[in-house]
Amino acid sequence: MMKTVVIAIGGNAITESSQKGTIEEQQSNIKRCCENIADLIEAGYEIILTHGNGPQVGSIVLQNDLAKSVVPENPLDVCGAQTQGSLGYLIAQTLSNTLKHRHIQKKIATVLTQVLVDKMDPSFQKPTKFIGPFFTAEQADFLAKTKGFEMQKDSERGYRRVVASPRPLDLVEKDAVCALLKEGFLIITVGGGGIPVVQEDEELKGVEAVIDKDFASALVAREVGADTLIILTGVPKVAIDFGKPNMRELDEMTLTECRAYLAEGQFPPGSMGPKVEAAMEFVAAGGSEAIITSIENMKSALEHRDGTRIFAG
Ligand SMILES: Nc1ncnc2c1ncn2[C@@H]1O[C@H](COP(=O)(O)OP(=O)(O)O)[C@@H](O)[C@H]1O
Ligand SMILES: NC(=O)OP(=O)(O)O
Repeated sequence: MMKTVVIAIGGNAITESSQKGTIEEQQSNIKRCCENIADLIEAGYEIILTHGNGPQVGSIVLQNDLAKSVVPENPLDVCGAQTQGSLGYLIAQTLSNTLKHRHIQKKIATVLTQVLVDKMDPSFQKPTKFIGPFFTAEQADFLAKTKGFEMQKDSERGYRRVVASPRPLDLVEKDAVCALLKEGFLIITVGGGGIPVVQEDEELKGVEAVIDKDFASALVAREVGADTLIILTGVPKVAIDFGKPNMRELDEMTLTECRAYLAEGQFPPGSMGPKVEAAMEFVAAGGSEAIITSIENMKSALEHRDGTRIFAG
């Protein structure tokens, strides 16, 4: 029986923290990802793709800010929609070229996806989602004072701007997603976690936020009844005491172990925290397993030879 796998590509896997984020760099990282996805398609897996946008949406916001004396700034939901377009385009084109070279027949479509959130979500008062480039402590202090940006330390990698990140509740384009899957398309959906919208007086309305794509991907995986959720990021495995001399990488975690490590503060909010929580949500809802790993390791991780596997227990 063919297994359905939702693969979530991290924004920091598309633009690595050491890179500037040029289109060439993004294309090259996406290309590596697509070669690995092609391996999985050849091995018989049914794939659904999702992606993050933290670095990319942050760059668009900065571009807007720098040009605002000449052209009007766009709100964050529109900037997020722009990243669904640009990254969806790059992924769809690169994957299509990769599959063609390998003589694999597959129809590909990017679905612009709005995701419903609650306007009372507590994250509107307490931003946690990292966007844009990494800054030094001095630069972060300067940006906070001059621009009013809220800046926080992102693991050991530097300081970044944080914005609200409400929990995804529902996929507005769910019917389109299901119809395309039924027609045999490989779809790219909930890019950047989806465009955040709230329901107001029977109408949808965009809000200033960036949804965590790991939670949105877990929602997609549940909605389509996927077997496995793979979350691709910048590290091959989840670690305990990350970045410390006594760091220990984990091959697997049960839900009970995940809960204990989360309570110890091993997985920071805004980076590894939402990945582990999204993995837990998917498994707790009946998914057979979730895997957190890097692009290169996705096939070996599916064969339980790499990555960190999260399963019920
Ligand atoms: N306990 C941990 N184990 C592994 N990586 C961690 C841990 N805590 C923080 N990190 C950092 O979190 C990063 C993943 O978060 P992030 O880069 O924000 O995700 P994304 O790839 O979705 O953009 C890892 O690459 C690593 O640098
Ligand atoms: N939207 C989002 O979760 O982006 P990252 O994958 O870059 O964190």
